[in-house]
Amino acid sequence: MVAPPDDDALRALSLHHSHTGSPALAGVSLGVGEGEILAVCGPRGSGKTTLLRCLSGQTVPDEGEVWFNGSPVHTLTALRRERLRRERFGWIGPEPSLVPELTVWENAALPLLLRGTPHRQARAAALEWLEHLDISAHANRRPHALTQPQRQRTATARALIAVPSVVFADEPTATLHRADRALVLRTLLAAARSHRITVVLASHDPEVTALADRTVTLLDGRRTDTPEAADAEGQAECSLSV
Ligand SMILES: Nc1ncnc2c1ncn2[C@@H]1O[C@H](COP(=O)(O)OP(=O)(O)OP(=O)(O)O)[C@@H](O)[C@H]1O
Repeated sequence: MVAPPDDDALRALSLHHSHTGSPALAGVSLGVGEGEILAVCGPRGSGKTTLLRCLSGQTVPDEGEVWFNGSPVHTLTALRRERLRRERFGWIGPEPSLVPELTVWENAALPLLLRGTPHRQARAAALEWLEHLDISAHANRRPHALTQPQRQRTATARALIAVPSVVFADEPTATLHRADRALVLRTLLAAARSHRITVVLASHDPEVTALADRTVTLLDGRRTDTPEAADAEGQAECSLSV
């Protein structure tokens, strides 16, 4: 197997994937540069989540290749893919999935605690991110005592705390109102810019995708933009899809 001839942080080559016979991706190729903020837009069911899951190693595509920093992801064992996700990637989904038994700060600090960072240091880092997300006052509560937007802010802190190489954000603001949406996006994008974190941001909201450096558009599991016209066409089709 020969690595793709470029230095993209992430590269997908001709991804095909079906869910129990229903096609979700039908030949998607793309590259994401290091530190780039790439929006993936498209209407519901167009394959955005499946694409992010394939890129992040959560799903192995039926066909095609995924490369991260010049190394193949699609050929790794499940254990190695899980390790890659834990050590190099962050994930924010549309619904926050926090560990109910842990406090807010422990949830936020989980990536550091799992890699053996001393408790006190992990707590200090968590409090700093929770402060950015205006939720540090709730640090010692458990998730059930928070509102849904507060839980999503906690999940955002957890995705960023270990300064991953790539953050995958799948409709991260879909369930949030304007103020929470702005806070989550501002924190995510400011962290990405200042730490050179690559971001792959799936959304069908043109206000969200407009914040990215570049947009690719999916429809029925295929890219409908051309690489040359990705920015212009992507935005136009995003606007039509909402
Ligand atoms: N677990 C699954 N089982 C069966 N079909 C699935 C599953 N996940 C996705 N699909 C189907 O695959 C296609 C692509 O879904 P996907 O969730 O990737 O799209 P999406 O653009 O992220 O949509 P949404 O914005 O609604 O999440 C859709 O037709 C969807 O119904």
